Amino acid sequence: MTAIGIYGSAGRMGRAIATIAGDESASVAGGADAGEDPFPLARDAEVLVDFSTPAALESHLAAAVAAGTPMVIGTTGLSPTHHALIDRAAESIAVLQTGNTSLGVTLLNILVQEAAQRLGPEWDIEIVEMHHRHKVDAPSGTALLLGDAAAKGRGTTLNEERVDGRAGLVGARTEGTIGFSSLRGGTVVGDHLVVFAGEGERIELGHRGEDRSIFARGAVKAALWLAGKPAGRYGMAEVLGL
Ligand SMILES: NC(=O)c1ccc[n+]([C@@H]2O[C@H](COP(=O)([O-])OP(=O)(O)OC[C@H]3O[C@@H](n4cnc5c(N)ncnc54)[C@H](O)[C@@H]3O)[C@@H](O)[C@H]2O)c1
Ligand SMILES: O=C(O)C1=N[C@H](C(=O)O)CCC1
Repeated sequence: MTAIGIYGSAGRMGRAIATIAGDESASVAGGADAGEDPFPLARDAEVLVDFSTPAALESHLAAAVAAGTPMVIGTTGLSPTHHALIDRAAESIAVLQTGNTSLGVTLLNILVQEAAQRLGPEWDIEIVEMHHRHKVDAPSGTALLLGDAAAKGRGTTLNEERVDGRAGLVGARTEGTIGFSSLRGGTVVGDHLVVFAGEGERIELGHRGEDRSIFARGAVKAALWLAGKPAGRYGMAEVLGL
């Protein structure tokens, strides 16, 4: 059995991962939450999962690198600086970072890239997401992941295309951009809709998370897959063989 260490162990995802680990033939080496030293856990675990907060990522990566322990990063709301830290860590340990560990969204990502490529830049792309009232980041990590896939399909990058839609659009749409709209409320686990809007017709590709266990199961699968892998950055599609 592979022993998983959980950063953010007292949170919604940390608790869901601890509950599901046994079903996937993994054990829990322990957890660390706010105010706790991340280094002992990194030494005790064979692989780490981080579902905590962006502010904690730097210390979690430092602990993982010092112990030589691979890490799955599910925390969202990451900045370009965080991504640079992840790239640096991946020079010495195996790291898998993703905004969504579910099977459904991993497949949706592939479909969105394909649709964007086949439809071309004449079709506007808008991404709508809704999450529970406690979620602090927007757009969601999944929305950004899907935006990346759509941009890749068009042969561009999201940075060139991004419209940060939290406050909604003011004025007409900017041609060629990818728009984001975020809704927050209630107990919604995670809904995403990618709208391709053309002349006189629309295509909508979406995913609705009904239970947080879909993310927890994917995170444990990713952790088991990552344990023992050489240094580098990996993705969920590789884990799930898609
Ligand atoms: N990638 C995915 O599939 C996926 C799925 C669900 C949630 N998430 C992301 O995971 C993160 C956590 O989500 P959640 O719903 O469990 O949130 P949450 O607020 O319930 O849990 C976060 C936990 O992190 C803890 N924490 C804060 N600072 C810490 C530190 N320095 N060290 C260790 N722990 C610390 C908090 O005390 C809390 O217990 C969010 O960024 C969320 O967007 C990702
Ligand atoms: O509950 C959350 O927070 C979620 N975060 C991820 C995101 O930002 O996309 C995945 C869905 C649930």
